[in-house]
Amino acid sequence: MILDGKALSEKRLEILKERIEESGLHPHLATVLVGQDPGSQLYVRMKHRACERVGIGSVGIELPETATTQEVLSAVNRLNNDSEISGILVQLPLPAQVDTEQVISAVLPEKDVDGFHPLNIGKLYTGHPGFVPCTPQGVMTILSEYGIETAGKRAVVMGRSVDVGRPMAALLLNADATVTICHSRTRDLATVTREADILISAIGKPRFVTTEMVKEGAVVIDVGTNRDENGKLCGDVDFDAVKERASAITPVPGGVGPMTIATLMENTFAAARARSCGPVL
Ligand SMILES: Nc1nc(=O)c2c([nH]1)NC[C@@H]1CN(c3ccc(C(=O)N[C@@H](CCC(=O)O)C(=O)O)cc3)C=[N+]21
Repeated sequence: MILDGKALSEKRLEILKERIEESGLHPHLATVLVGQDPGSQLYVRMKHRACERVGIGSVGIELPETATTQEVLSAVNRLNNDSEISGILVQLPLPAQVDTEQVISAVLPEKDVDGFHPLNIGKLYTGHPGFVPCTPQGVMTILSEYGIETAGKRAVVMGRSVDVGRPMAALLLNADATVTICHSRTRDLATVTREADILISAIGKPRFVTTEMVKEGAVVIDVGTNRDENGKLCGDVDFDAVKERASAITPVPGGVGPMTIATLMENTFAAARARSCGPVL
């Protein structure tokens, strides 16, 4: 079975659009983009387009490649203090001279729709409600919408990044899976990954995950967004081969990526609701 993240994201955006309309609220998302990286510009444009679709207002702050930490911080502070703004997303990566940790920590936790603020990370790890990073939350939505059980299952997460691998493992643990995290120093990787009922790859290496690394009938979720030798978008998983062995698999494009953006929209609406009527998460 192909897990169609694109179709699922369309469905959820439609539902969200109606719920926003009914709410009478006017959620707004602010994005902060530093520099001119074409990839980052594209992602930010996609986020603004999604806002438009569902009836979320959007504001795009752009700062030059040479911006200092102080300049980024003052942009974030202005957005924190702007009562029109429900959610703030600082597009990552930031240029090297900017202190990313300091910038992320400056975003008000209740506007942190990316779920990257240390308070929200702490809440996720302790199993308390808060904003959850959009990509791993999007993966959980795919699993639940397709009726894929996690309780008692062996889940193996490949990759330990702060924005995907680590929160992915925390969410699976909160959903009662038995979770293993693998990384570049893991020994005998294939032996570990072959244990997985649910295998999640978030490593950023084109077609790294081959059939020998996958148990027959496993659910395979590909979070990779890589460019191959021909500049074509591809995942971490050798899709054509692995799809024959997996019971379910996400494609790239059209899998996890669109769900990331749909989740960002859902988080922004949740932020607006929380502001208007107390905590809703
Ligand atoms: N603060 C912050 N928050 C993020 O959520 C964030 C970020 N920074 N930096 C970059 C990564 C990457 N990311 C993606 C979003 C959508 C697709 C997506 O929709 N991909 C489409 C294809 C898009 C294309 O054609 O390139 C797909 O997989 O079908 C992919 C990747 C969010 N990120």
